[in-house]
Amino acid sequence: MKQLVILGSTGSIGTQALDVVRHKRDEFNVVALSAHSNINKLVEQVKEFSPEYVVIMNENLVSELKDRVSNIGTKVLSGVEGLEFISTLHNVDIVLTSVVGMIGLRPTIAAIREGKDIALANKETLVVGGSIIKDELSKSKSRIIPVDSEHSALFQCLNGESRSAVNNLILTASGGPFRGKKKEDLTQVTPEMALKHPRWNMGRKISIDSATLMNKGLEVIEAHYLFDVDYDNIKVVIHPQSIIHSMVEYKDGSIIAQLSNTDMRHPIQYALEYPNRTESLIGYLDLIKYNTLTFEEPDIETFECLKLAYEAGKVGGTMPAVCNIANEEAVDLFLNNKIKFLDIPIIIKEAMNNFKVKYEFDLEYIINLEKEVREYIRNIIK
Ligand SMILES: NC(=O)C1=CN([C@@H]2O[C@H](COP(=O)(O)OP(=O)(O)OC[C@H]3O[C@@H](n4cnc5c(N)ncnc54)[C@H](OP(=O)(O)O)[C@@H]3O)[C@@H](O)[C@H]2O)C=CC1
Ligand SMILES: CC(=O)[C@@H](O)[C@H](O)COP(=O)(O)O
Ligand SMILES: [Mn+2]
Repeated sequence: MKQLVILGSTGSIGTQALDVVRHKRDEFNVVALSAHSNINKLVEQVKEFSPEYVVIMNENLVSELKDRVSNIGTKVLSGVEGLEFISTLHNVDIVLTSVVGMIGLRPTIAAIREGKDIALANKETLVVGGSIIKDELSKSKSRIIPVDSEHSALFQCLNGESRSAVNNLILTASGGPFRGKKKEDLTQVTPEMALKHPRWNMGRKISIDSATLMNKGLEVIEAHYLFDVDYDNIKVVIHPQSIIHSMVEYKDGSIIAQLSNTDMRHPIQYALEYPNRTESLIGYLDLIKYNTLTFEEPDIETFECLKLAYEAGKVGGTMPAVCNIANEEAVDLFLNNKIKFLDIPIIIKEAMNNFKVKYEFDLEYIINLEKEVREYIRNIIK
């Protein structure tokens, strides 16, 4: 039985992961869960899965949560220290990182230092701290098994193959809700419009990232750190059906693709069960139904965020972190109606131009950088 911790159990990935566990009770035991503020959902999960610990980030909710779970015996913690504590418990085998944003960085590093396997959904963590995480991994027995659908696909397509035989990684992108639009069509976009993803039902932040194509940009950087492939050999292709989750093109001209229904429970199950494969929760793909799979070039002039992420990745050092932090702040501002949709790449570009790149840095440096970049952006939009 694998002993499992879920960071961000009340979100889109977290709840789907618990659905996998619900159907695979003989494979997993839930040791700890965490949420930011969704106390009702968390209490429901505690009642169903009886974890030893829960973490609630919002400190104002700690005493209410304690009252509500005291009869079950679950202990309540708070803060990022709480996330680090549950990620390093001695009896834990695997930590699913499904919080949103770079808050995942510290618990992920703590878990790697204790030799835990990481099922990684939280891509921002790898984008801001890719080199730190790789360094920690080199000193640990931990493995990262990707949950992000594209990276799960790449991981599966690379299985057993020699890395030197790879020509290109090809990430597929749905194109988001504004595929085919030009900048002049996007001046009046509201958060509600941008949140309507055509294929996936996801959290708010990643849905906006998909609409700007920053999600794909973050995924390019994520792929670079996960698979050690140069940016020139990581391509993006728009595939509106979201059935092929990504592909690897080999030097001999073969392309190996991973296909499955558009349901995150597949890559979640794959990561949690790895290296085993058991019966699907999501049904088998009906190839006749999806008899037309199409591909297009991404429009990086309209969806500039993808271009900016490639630039940040190629510059390296702290630039991917600046790009990600600026994006997190800009998406927050957009969701709160403080800036327009088309301001998102402008703000990111400003931040990338303003912050000097550093090539030697540690975790503390990244944590301070977050404060500085967020403050810089709040000042420019005043
Ligand atoms: N959803 C998807 O299909 C996919 C998501 N991902 C990645 O997975 C991660 C999670 O995405 P998703 O599940 O959609 O996001 P959601 O917004 O649905 O869920 C986020 C989770 O993190 C918690 N949380 C939010 N803010 C904080 C914080 N500051 N500190 C600690 N916990 C916090 C939330 O708690 P609460 O509910 O209380 O707010 C919730 O449990 C993201 O990095 C995303 O890019 C990757 C591929 C696909
Ligand atoms: C499900 C998943 O992995 C998301 O990251 C998804 O890929 C988002 O869709 P886009 O391809 O539109 O970014
Ligand atoms: Mn993805």
